[in-house]
Amino acid sequence: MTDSRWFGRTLELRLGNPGHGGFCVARHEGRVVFVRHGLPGELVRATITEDRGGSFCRADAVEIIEASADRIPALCPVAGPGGAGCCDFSHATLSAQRAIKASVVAEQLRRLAGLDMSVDVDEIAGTGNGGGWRTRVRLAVDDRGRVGTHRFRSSDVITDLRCPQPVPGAMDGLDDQEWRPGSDVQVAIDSERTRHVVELEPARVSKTGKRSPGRRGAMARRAAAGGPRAERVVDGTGKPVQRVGDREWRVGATGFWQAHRGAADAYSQVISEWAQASRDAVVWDLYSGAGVFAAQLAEQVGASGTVAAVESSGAAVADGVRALGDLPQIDMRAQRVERAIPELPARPQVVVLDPPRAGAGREVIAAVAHHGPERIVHIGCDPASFARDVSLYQSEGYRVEQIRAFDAFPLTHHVECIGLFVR
Ligand SMILES: C[S@@+](CC[C@H](N)C(=O)[O-])C[C@H]1O[C@@H](n2cnc3c(N)ncnc32)[C@H](O)[C@@H]1O
Repeated sequence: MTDSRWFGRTLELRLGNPGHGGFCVARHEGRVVFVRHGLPGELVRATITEDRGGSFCRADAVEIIEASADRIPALCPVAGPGGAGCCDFSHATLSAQRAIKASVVAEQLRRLAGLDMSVDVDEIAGTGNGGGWRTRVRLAVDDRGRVGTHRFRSSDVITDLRCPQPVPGAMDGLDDQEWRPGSDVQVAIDSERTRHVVELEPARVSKTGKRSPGRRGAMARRAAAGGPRAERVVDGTGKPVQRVGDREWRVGATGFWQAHRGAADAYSQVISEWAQASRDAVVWDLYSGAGVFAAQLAEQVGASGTVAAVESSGAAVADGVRALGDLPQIDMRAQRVERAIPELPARPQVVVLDPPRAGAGREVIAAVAHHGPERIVHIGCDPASFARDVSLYQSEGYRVEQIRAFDAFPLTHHVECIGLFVR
């Protein structure tokens, strides 16, 4: 019988392969243990942090008995047992982090898409030593009004802002401010250190356990469905400026922009190279944010082509419309992709999709494939949902032409994949 009372026990474990989500896999008495803060091959003592009695449990490495040659002193001062949730691998060299991510990407592609391929994880310009790349930060406020980050898999807030990920200046002075208990804080900053800091009203936990903002009636329903929460601008009169090529966007803390300061540029180059849209063609940019890829596609199709860009956030569309006013071939729609597809201009030659972490899913991919584009470029920041989407393209008759991966979230387990699919 499975012993479900391992919680709090400390075990000596030899760590095996990295798994998806920032763990190494170990085995003990017939069970799988997912261990954080170790590295493949290490012998560690690890304390069980979660045990629900199933075939696996979770643990944190608390002592390294035999260290990997890839181990370095952790960049994150609070990464480690019971520490913050964001830095999974700040104790590994950058090349080891990338090797771990490459192995996770290959494993997910094999398991979920039946593909046997290895994909290198490329550096993005501006990464430095692994810290100082993040231009957008999400923070939480505890019940005493102190700002910090969530403890791993917990709603507790660690009020230590020495996170190595943000670009310099992003966190300055935030712990001197007065915050509303339970609120969320979003920060955006640009290369000139123009900063925008917004406090979002506290989310309320309903009887069903769902978080919804502290509002009544229609406002609450809209917010519970993902609508806006009341915002207080704490810092910043102007929105940070983001540049790709010679174009610029002004995107505030609650708008969307790729988190790594070099990411929008890196992905735009891949999209330009892979899309190969003809002059006058119709193309779609789905989940378009403020239209950074739409701008690249517009250059390719020219003034008499059409770029249909679909994005559910009205604020992101407004940022895009302001930045792309000189490109009338771009039609930006504030709509959900699922609803927009039947109304988009027919016969797209190329479709670009950059969905949120959960991926595009069966319904959207089937609808895109139904329109028969010659080429599909798909971007995903979660290797498992990316691999599931790859499998859906294959079952719709597309084959994988190329896949690239980028180390867009150094120190964390996240990795961005881009695939080119052709019929
Ligand atoms: C990963 S971001 C990509 C943004 C953009 N491609 C970029 O690089 O700046 C995903 C975007 O999809 C939007 N989104 C999420 N669900 C959506 C849906 N169902 N329909 C349309 N847009 C959606 C989000 O608001 C977000 O801007």
